[in-house]
Amino acid sequence: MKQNSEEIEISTISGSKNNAVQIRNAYKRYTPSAIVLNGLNLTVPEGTIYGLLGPSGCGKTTLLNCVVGRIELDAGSIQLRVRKRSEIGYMPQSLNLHDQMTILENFFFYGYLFGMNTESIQARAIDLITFLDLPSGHRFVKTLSGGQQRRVSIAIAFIHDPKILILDEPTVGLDPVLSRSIWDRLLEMTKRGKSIIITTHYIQEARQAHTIGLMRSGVLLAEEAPLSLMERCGCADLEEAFLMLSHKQEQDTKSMELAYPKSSHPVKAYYEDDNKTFSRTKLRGVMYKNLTLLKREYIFMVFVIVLPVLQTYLFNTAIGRKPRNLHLAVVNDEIATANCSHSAYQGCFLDANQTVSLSCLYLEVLQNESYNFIEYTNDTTALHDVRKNKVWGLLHFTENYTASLANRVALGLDAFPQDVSNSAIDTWVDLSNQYIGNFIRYDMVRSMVSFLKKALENCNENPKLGALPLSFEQPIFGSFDENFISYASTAILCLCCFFFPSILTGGLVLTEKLGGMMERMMVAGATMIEMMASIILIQMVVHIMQTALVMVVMYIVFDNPLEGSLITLSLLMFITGIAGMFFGFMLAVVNTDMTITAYSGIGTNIVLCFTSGLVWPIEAEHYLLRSVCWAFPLTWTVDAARGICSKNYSFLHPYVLRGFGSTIVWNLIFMYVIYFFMKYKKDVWVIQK
Ligand SMILES: Nc1ncnc2c1ncn2[C@@H]1O[C@H](COP(=O)(O)OP(=O)(O)OP(=O)(O)O)[C@@H](O)[C@H]1O
Repeated sequence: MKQNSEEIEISTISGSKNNAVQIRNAYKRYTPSAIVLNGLNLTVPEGTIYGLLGPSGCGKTTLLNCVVGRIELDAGSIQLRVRKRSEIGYMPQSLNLHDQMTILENFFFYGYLFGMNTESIQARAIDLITFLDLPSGHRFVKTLSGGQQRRVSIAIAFIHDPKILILDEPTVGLDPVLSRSIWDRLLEMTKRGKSIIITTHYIQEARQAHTIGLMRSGVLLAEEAPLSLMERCGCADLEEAFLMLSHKQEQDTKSMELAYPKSSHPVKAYYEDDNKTFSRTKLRGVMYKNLTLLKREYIFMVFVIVLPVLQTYLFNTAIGRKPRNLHLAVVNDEIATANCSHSAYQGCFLDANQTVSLSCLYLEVLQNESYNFIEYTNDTTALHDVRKNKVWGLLHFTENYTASLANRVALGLDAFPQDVSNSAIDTWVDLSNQYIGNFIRYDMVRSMVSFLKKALENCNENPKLGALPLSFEQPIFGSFDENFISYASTAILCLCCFFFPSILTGGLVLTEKLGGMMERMMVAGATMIEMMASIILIQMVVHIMQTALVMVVMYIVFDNPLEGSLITLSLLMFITGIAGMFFGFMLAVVNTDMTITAYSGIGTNIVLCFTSGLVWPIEAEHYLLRSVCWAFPLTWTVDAARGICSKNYSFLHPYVLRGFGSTIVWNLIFMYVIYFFMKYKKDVWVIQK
């Protein structure tokens, strides 16, 4: 048997007259050596039951998947006498049910997808529950036995009374009475012109079919009525006939040349409504399902709302504050620190015969910055304790500290070098912790300036003489009290707005993809646009709630700076959230593994955290990173948000426009990747067995 590319035929919708399904020269393989369909021909006359039989792994499910358009043929043609997906009823081998929903909710969901109204779904549900002997429609699918779940799956295929029914092993695990009644119902349906393809491992059961297709090694060994087949083979039952034909096929194939078409054009079963990207009825179905699931997952929803609030609260309480009650060692050769009282530094240190100990004044000023002093008698033991992490640093005052300082101030340029050296407080600070070390050094310098001012005031001298010859006027933006939280708060807000929608969307979509529900919905006719629209609509509500709460904590509870327009900021955060949703959706499309998706989602957000100026300013990044990090999703968004919050930039400020522009571009990039994968990656929603 030879097949070349000229013989390949694209499927059409108009099957031959009186044939419901007609498959010609079907070829399919998953790997070059594993050919599953090898030039198979199959014909299902209208108004009949077609029993597809064959050993496990012979390709029955693959063939049915090609018919319903789940996967593509490498070559051949599939002709169906239906135009729309809603005219097909499909029960997959793996049940692919929403088990967090009740039986009725599953019926409503698929009913809406097939364009039915509530009343007809209700009427059909009552009929199917009775016929399939199902428990109450209010039972959750997850609480049903395996056999009951299979019956729910059959009911979904029946719900819209389709023209063609495709049932992949519907009677596995069912008792004989129920199997019998299902076959009776199928036979009754054929009288109303319905056509049915059914696969089963129970060969005797298939005797009731009008036509039997015996499948083996990618082709049909026979396709005829059961009785005629047995008669032709001279066998008493179908099993014997199958064995006989298999044996004959083995002998024939030895002399047959295996010729798989060299250039293959993928062929997909065509349904007219595949070209229609959006339908309000189907959107209603998908919305119904998503809302039902969200309602059900209320603990998860509480978590979704509480987590960002908690995160923002913890951020504001844990980060950016000044360390307090740090221990410092003091070696004071001028006066025992225990004797330092207010009177020890009263009076003017420049007066002759003064008895002032200015070391006490300095220690008091520094103590106001919240330090605890531990007195030591010598530097050696104090430094030993610095090394042992008992104290963060050491201050050493010389014996005649005040007198030397007085000489240094009074004599100025003529001061003796010894006075210059004795008037300096020697300090050793543990700088291994950069944040704490810098706080200590900053406080020491700041306290020195205040201390000198006070000391000069006590002498009725101009206190400005003690200040640095540098004057900081009122800041243009921000305030002298600005701290790290004010700086990082906008970045945290942007990250929350991107991260939570991405995790939530990715998780929801991937769960449905891995459970096979996504595939079943697609086969039922739901399009990607409808599914994305539904998720985005629902997520938007969640996102708005999350962002509003985070903003309340950030700007009302903790009073972080928000100088600019709340509306502009909210709008920016809104599109950042949409970008997060598309990012999550993209991860779910690209990946087939929950762990990898979680890692890539969390990993990306950690990278964004480092590169968006949250932890450290972008201006300080390595020049190579700085030259590319502007292109990362949140860099310009954070910049714009910071401009709005701390500098009162308006919407039309170039920085803000740039932030909006970059966020919109990232939305488009994520959308394009989703589109690209769905268009060019085969079977994006099919989970490989
Ligand atoms: N996604 C896939 N990737 C690789 N091989 C696959 C894939 N799906 C199926 N196969 C292989 O294709 C062959 C046909 O599988 P298929 O599920 O169509 O058989 P089947 O006749 O329906 O089997 P069963 O009666 O056990 O359900 C098997 O060898 C199977 O391992």
